[in-house]
Amino acid sequence: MAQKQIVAYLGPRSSYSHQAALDCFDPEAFEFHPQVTIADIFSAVQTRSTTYGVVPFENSTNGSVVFTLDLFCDRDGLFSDVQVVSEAYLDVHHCLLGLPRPAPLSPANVTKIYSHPQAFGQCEKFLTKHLKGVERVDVSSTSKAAEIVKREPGAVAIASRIASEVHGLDILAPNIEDSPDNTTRFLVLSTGEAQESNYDGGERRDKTLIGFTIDHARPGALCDSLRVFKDHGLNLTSIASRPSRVTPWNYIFFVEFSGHKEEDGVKKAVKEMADYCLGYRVWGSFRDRQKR
Ligand SMILES: O=C(O)C(=O)Cc1ccccc1
Repeated sequence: MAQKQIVAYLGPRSSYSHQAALDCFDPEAFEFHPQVTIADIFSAVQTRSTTYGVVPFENSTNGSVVFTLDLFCDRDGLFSDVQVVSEAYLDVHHCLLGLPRPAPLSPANVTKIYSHPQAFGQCEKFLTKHLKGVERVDVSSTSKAAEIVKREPGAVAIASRIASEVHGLDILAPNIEDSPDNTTRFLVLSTGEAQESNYDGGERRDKTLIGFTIDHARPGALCDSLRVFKDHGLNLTSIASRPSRVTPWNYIFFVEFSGHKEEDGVKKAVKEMADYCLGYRVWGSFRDRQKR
């Protein structure tokens, strides 16, 4: 039997990234390898120790996953071959997990709350109402939080229902997310050579992710670079920025727009945009899977 290809995700098992990876890849045909950090996923893709990597990119309630954006900044040029080849949307319903304790839940019977920083940001209302003042501890993933809480009886974790089953924890409170339509968007990474062109020239909707820097001293530099998309009839679907970490208050911008990098209009727009940028990188094109 042919060797299975590998998909790297933010582990341990039962994280939301794991669930997104299982939604994207058939377990019969792929092996799923947990990683400790999102940086490890980028490295594993770059070094070809995995064919694919699944990373959280943004959340409908809490916005950009800044750890991931910082890796896309690639300030040290470590991920030159990494490309985005696909996207996936996951409905995220958080639960408060822990070992059994007498009800009601209150700061008197919870010593600490462990979770991924994104999850804290998605459950502010519940935490303020029921667990105000309880110490919060950021850990690498929600499933890591569940793993820790299994050994720390007073503590609780914000994680998924699946994590409660995998780690043998009680659900102390279900659906604690601020917004019932809480959704996280994941990107699938791979290297160019692992992926045949995913452009079929058909009527399907594609999106492209581009990162770029501009001359901050020139008035209108950002406006000029973005106007190119308007001029070519390419709709912008997201915009984000991170500090350049070269000069304070200078930024690396990320824009996603409708269209595939192999389309003529997109090629022209990117070429024109280059005139207004100090540097840019096209991270890849992929089918737009947003539910409308
Ligand atoms: O921590 C996880 O389980 C992740 O995969 C990152 C994350 C955290 C919160 C919502 C969605 C993804």
